Amino acid sequence: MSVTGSILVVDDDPAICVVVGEALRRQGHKVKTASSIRERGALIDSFAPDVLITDVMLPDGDGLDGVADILERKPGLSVIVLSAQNTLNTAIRATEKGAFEYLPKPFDLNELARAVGDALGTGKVNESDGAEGALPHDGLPLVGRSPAMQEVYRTIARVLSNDLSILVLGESGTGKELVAEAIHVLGQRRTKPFVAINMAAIPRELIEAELFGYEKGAFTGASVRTAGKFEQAQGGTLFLDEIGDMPMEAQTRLLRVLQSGEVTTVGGSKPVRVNVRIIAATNKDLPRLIEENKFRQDLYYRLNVVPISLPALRERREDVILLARHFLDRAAQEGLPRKSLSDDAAQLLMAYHWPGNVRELQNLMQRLAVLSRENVIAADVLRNSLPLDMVPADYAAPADQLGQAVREWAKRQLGIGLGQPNRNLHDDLLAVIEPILFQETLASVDGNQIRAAGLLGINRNTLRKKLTDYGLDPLQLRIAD
Ligand SMILES: Nc1ncnc2c1ncn2[C@@H]1O[C@H](COP(=O)(O)OP(=O)(O)OP(=O)(O)O)[C@@H](O)[C@H]1O
Repeated sequence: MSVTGSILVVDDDPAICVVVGEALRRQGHKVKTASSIRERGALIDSFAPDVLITDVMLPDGDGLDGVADILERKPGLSVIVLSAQNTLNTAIRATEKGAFEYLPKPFDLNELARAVGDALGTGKVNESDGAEGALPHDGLPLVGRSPAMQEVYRTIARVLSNDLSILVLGESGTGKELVAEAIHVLGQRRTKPFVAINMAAIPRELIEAELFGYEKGAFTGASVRTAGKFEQAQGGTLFLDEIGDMPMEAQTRLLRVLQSGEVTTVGGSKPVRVNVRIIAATNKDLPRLIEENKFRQDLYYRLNVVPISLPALRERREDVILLARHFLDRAAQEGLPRKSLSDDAAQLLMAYHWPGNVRELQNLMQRLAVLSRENVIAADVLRNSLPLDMVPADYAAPADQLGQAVREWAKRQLGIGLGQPNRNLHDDLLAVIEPILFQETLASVDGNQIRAAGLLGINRNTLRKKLTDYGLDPLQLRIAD
């Protein structure tokens, strides 16, 4: 049987409080709701909840401010943070304040129920221990709000206050090095060096000398003792890129260093103690390399303590436009002409396959910032910059597709209706397209009718009436913001 408890839900949107409250009550929890930081404070004392579920943007301030104080007063409380801001920054702040879990909006009710169950079942786990001091949150480089990136942010936030080895996996150009840098810059070792070495970029016979250093005279051309990357990274982070390309002999030596915490230079005999955090990355299938005897299994286990998988850009298309605009903004900040994307160009970017992932998108945006003559980048200019065979053959601008669909629909209806002088064609068409438009708009603002009405440019009451007329229940559309 699952554990039940008392839960305080804090959100200024009554719809969230109702939906979440009802769902939790159905599972046997005692639930109270609040809509502001002030009400939250009062209920924490009078209701004494086991779990606090709180939004970040509240009418009287930032819902994360004060969480650390609450936890100091109520050490047994578990805090689950909900946020529509969905950035790495929010995930890290929530974790730093001692939140048990962070759920980006729109969230799934089952996921919330699971988080509540975990909080009640396992007792409080304070992830913030050791993550002291102000972190440099501004200007965080990782862009993306897709669920897959949210998962990445949550994992990053969890490894900042420890030294666990990380293995970052993903195709080339997905941002593996950027993730490694973010972990270093935001973690406890940020005042010490971040040193990167790419196994695929160094001749095989030089890898050991590069990693571990060498003594004077160790080989032809070794004219002075040279520290390796391990020593250079002392106290900081060593990023081992393309680890799947490391030769077997170097792997054996690396494993020995990781086990002993000591490095011996090539040609040297006196070991030097090193204290570095290891972050490795690869776009190769390491388990397959292990089967083929090209990668050591024991080294794999040593490196893969916390895996972070970066999905290919084509698997998180919702991030494409955000990233494209980010790169255009950056180009403008660097002094290039400020460019924006036409709607059709944006749609084409979303349809493209992105074999080179974020790096390819970044290069393309930089190129267009320089080369495009117009301030608004049009779809045909973009199409000329993309490899033809990669643009889906049936791609047509969405507005053209819609116009074509309406034309065919009208022709068919007029054909069917020949001889009937009175038809409600106009209403019939609206009944086809309006429900879709309303559902999509509401989903994009997490069910918030005021914001949906604003986007649609119609009155909220009109929207509500039309939803009722079409038999659409707004509460079932999506959890509200
Ligand atoms: N989420 C992101 N937000 C902003 N910029 C990103 C993001 N992901 C990647 N980039 C940018 O894309 C480029 C490629 O990223 P990065 O070098 O980290 O990829 P990688 O996976 O390490 O590639 P490789 O496997 O080829 O070494 C970099 O310039 C990086 O700054």
